[in-house]
Amino acid sequence: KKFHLGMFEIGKPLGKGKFGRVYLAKERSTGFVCALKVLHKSELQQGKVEKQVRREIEIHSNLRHPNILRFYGHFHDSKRVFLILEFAGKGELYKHLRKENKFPEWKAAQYIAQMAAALKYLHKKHVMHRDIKPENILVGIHGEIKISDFGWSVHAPNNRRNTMCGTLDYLPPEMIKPGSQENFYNEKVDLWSLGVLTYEFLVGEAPFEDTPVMTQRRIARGEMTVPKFVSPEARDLIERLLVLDPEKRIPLVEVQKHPWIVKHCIKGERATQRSSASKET
Ligand SMILES: COc1cccc(-c2nc(Nc3cc(C)[nH]n3)cc3ccccc23)c1
Repeated sequence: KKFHLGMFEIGKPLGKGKFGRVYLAKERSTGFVCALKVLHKSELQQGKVEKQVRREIEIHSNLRHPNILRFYGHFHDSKRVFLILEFAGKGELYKHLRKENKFPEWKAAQYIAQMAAALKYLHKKHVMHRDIKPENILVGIHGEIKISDFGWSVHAPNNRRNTMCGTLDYLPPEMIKPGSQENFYNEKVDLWSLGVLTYEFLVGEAPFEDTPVMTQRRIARGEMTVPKFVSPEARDLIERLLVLDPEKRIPLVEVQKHPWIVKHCIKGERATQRSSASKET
């Protein structure tokens, strides 16, 4: 299907990302509402990120999962590249997190369960996201979360260094530690970031947050303390994800069965238990 700008009625600007602006848009013939991300080719050239955008398009256009923002297509004109994306009605997760300071355990557990499902889907396709953080997660109209930025995703394993920019908080030790291993990492990097995300949802700040130098050192040594107000089950999951050795991190299928997740997330099962109970009475 060929898309072009004339097909869309451009609505209000939703906000500005690092390399582009996002607008609410409606496809004229169907009335379908979506989000249009506009990237300026000149900015992409200056930022030396054209290759990254091409890879983001290639990877994101093949993904279909309820907790991954849908990518419907793209087109470009002489000056701009347009990405046609799913519209998530409740906007950026990190804005909600900053407003609420931290999430109650039931909400954090439901979000982490959704993230684990999305990451399991990505890893099955040998895609590692590598940039899991609240800023890259959007919230749908029913409160479901959607991973929204694939700018740093690649096919695993990756044995090339990438100059990272932005916060170091979410980087796993194997991506920042000097020495032979630094070039070989795999999708288990997303397990570490899931641990950082769990901690930040429950505590309101990242576990290794500090000055850049200290953050790197604390990550490399796995130095973090979980505050006492965090439940023992949540602490257990965080400690099983924030493990220096990538091979020893709890796998996603175990995350989904973890007591902290089961306790807050299998409402479906309890509901079916209730409904079957009512049938008995
Ligand atoms: C920097 O603030 C930004 C930047 C980009 C988008 C938003 C934003 N986005 C969406 N939904 C989206 C965005 C995409 C790509 N799909 N669905 C909804 C919002 C609602 C209120 C405020 C802001 C919103 C903010």
